[in-house]
Amino acid sequence: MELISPMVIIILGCLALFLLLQRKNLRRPPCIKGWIPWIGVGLEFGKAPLEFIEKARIKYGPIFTVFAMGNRMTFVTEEEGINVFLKSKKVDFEQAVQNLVYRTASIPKNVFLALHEKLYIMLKGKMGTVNLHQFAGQLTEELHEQLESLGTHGTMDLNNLVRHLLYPVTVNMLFNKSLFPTNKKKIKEFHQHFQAYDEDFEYGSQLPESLLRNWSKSKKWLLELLEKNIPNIKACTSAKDNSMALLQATVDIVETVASKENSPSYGLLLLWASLSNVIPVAFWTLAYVLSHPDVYRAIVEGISSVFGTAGKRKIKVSEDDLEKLLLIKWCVLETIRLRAPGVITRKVVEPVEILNYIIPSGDLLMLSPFWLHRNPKYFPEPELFKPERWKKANLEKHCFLDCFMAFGGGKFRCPGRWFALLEIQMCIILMLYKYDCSLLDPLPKQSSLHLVGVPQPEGQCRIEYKQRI
Ligand code: HEM
Repeated sequence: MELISPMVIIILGCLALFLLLQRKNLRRPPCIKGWIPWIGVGLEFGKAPLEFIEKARIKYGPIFTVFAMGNRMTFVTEEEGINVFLKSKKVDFEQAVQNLVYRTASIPKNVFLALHEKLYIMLKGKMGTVNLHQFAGQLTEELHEQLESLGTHGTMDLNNLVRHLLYPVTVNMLFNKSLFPTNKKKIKEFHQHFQAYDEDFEYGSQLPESLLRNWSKSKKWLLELLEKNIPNIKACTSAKDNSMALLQATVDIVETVASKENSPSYGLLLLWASLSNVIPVAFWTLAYVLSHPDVYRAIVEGISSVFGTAGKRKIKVSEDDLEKLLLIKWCVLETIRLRAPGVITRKVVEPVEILNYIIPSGDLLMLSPFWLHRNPKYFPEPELFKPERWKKANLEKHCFLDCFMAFGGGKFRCPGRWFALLEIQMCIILMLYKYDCSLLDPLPKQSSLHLVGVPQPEGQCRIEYKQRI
């Protein structure tokens, strides 16, 4: 018998290996990778990421990978992928966000991993539904104080008006009264620096600080503000000064497990988490309500039936009152559905199978609440603002509608969601109780530049307000 030459064996071996790799690749989801090494389709993706994702879903189906800036991002859009995203032990939240946390708040990865779960449990407890009643009184007072400064009438950009109300209210509620500046010049600086930090947060999470000088300056300004105030925050133990003392509890944990130097960084992260979504959601809710006259009328009638018609009294809003004003809660939730974060993310830590594809470890698994909320299978007539669709949700049991993912999901779902809903409802009630409002501009489009968090409006939208008498 003739022996097979070593050359043939090598060729056959290579062929087998090639077929095996091909087979493996075939089992991976379709990958949109462009032709530029490392950058991949980063430039096209970065221009309008939300649109890119939807076009890719239509072209490639329910699961696909986008290669951009050295990252493989695999998007899931249907049930099977969503279940894996939310429940599988092969995907991980902490691994997915540790780089972002390092770049945006200078928290070293080892510190983040050592502290994350402890801090999450504390935040979830303090802002959970059981403790919510503790916020109501102070929230009403803080909001009245800020509304006072709006005077009897005026015209303003709605986004600025919401910032003017909710920056100090949120900081005073969750941090400490001493943190938010009180003189005009410093308040202006806070607005400028927080806005700059928030606006480029997503770039800051990916690019070196040396390329983002203004962003880096604002980050430093905010860190210094926190650093200066942490001794005051630590000294404040009185429940009257700040019943929840969220930052104080955070600092306690950080200093016990890691070190003092990390406290301002955690303060910055908490500041960003507590303001970056609440402000645009309050903006969009007011804008949606005011541009739907029937809804606006029904809300004002509801408020009058609970608190009377005049707008001058400093009303107190209890949890019972909120139950009577369910339409406002539906409007907030419907707004969040329509203006949900572009993506949430997990890291694949072990190869995982979805829809007969294998997603390799190292991939970022991405889910887009924004697009999920536009799937007519889950939300009929998805583009319409229909607060009444929330009638079906069991809100008494604190359940949202199926596939509502604006607060994330699984083990590390947003711990501030109940506080956020309460704050925004109260803000709408007090604003519409006190003032007759109208929009002077049409409802703006949303900016399509960012994927992280609730989208901002594109361009201005002015509101005119007059005290009700
Ligand atoms: C309407 C307003 C808000 C929206 C839409 C929102 C949305 C989200 C989302 C999507 C996540 C990621 C969850 C995941 O990946 O599964 C998150 C995380 C988080 N949110 Fe919110 N959020 C809001 C308000 C707040 C507020 C008021 C706070 C107060 C401090 C807060 C604190 C946090 C924190 C600390 C995390 C990180 C949790 C972790 O590290 O495990 N959020 N939020």
